[in-house]
Amino acid sequence: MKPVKIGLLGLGTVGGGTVRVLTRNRDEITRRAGRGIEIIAAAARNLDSLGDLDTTGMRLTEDAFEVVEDPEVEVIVELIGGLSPARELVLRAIDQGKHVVTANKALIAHHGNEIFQRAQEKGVMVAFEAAVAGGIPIIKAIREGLAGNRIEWLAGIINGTANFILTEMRDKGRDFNDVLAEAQRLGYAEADPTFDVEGVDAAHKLTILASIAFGVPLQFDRVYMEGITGISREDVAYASELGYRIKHLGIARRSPRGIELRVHPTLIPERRLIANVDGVLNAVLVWGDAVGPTLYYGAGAGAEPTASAVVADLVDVVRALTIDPENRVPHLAFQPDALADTRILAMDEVETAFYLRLRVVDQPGVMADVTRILADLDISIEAILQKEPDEDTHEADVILLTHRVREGNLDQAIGRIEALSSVIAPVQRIRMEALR
Ligand SMILES: NC(=O)c1ccc[n+]([C@@H]2O[C@H](COP(=O)([O-])OP(=O)(O)OC[C@H]3O[C@@H](n4cnc5c(N)ncnc54)[C@H](O)[C@@H]3O)[C@@H](O)[C@H]2O)c1
Ligand SMILES: N[C@@H](CCO)C(=O)O
Ligand code: NA
Repeated sequence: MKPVKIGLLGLGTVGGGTVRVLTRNRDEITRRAGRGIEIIAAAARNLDSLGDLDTTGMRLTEDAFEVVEDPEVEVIVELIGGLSPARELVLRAIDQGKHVVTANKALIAHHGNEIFQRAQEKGVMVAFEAAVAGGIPIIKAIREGLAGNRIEWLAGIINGTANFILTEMRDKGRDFNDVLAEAQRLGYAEADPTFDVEGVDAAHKLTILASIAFGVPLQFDRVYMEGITGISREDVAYASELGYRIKHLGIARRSPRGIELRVHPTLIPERRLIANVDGVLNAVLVWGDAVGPTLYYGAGAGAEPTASAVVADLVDVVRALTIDPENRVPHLAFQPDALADTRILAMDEVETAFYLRLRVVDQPGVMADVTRILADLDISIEAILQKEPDEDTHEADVILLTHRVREGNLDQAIGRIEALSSVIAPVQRIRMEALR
């Protein structure tokens, strides 16, 4: 049979990786897919800086719409990133009956509901395995492998750049900005790296994971988002002293009250497997009622790991070309007319334990005041770590670990603690999860 003809948008980190993997593994990929996969056209803004990338056999252009409009192209692979023109390109491709593979989590998180509806109407596939946790086949695992389960919660290290920074800060005491610059050089970071360090990228991915896990529409604007910029080396060290690691996690959990959607730094017990996932690696822990806990681990970013997922999607698309569109795996795992309108909880309704770091002037009565405020709001203390005061300033750090508390109550307690004259800086708070 004739090879399937691909149009590739973007020849950067992931686009370049995709070209290399498709070329190097051509024979095995063809044996798996049943047909060859051939890139016949590609677009990039920087055609004269493609380095040693072998683009033999591809019509090259700087106009991505030209590739989408190319009548010979059957499948579009979108690897340019961002919302526009990616949205317009993808919708245009769908309108022409072309299947789409994308690594663009921002696009799916923001416009996925619209894109999948249009794809459904046109009977085409939009595959997005590379959008979440790079090379880890997490979309496939949840959507297909766990289809028998009621998924109760999932928690993942889903931003490689943030995990790389936290790991280097802990192991080598390195400076935040130095490590971020290295992550950018290595091709891990987003075009706008604030997306990595402020939690936006993780929130995009969590939006997608929650939809396919719980069968709800994509709701990026309901995700609570906090990045790693507020985490100091002291916090990382104190957490270690207490037997915890700080990881930037995306957490989606359902309870009878609704669904929690949140990304933030989290203290987790250091003996958990996921606490030991370091560097640019990602891991996602998924808890299904039948299977129990399952853990998926691997490279979350980088050229070839991400290309691994892009090519797997291409193989899926090629294999499914002959399947009646009604019988293909649904984009969001659940049938499109069977998505639920489950409530997403506001953050002050969410319950977690907390790590609190207080900067205090060492004088009698401070701890009594703090513990009274916590007790008044029904917040019980699990552990206290009091550091030696500085000899000159008499200032000291006090670390408190609380039991689980409703976030709204904790906010009130922090307000009152910060009003004490002996507490001389804003209280640092980091949520804690047992992940059991
Ligand atoms: N880098 C990773 O590790 C990684 C991992 C998973 C997902 N992703 C996602 O993959 C996508 C691509 O990321 P990347 O790291 O390869 O980016 P990149 O910046 O390395 O490459 C982007 C490519 O798209 C081209 N491009 C941009 N705008 C264009 C336009 N309007 N018309 C034509 N070409 C255009 C650029 O010239 C470049 O070739 C993004 O959505 C990103 O979030 C990246
Ligand atoms: N910037 C992303 C790329 C993978 O999606 C990360 O660091 O995880
Ligand atoms: Na993936």
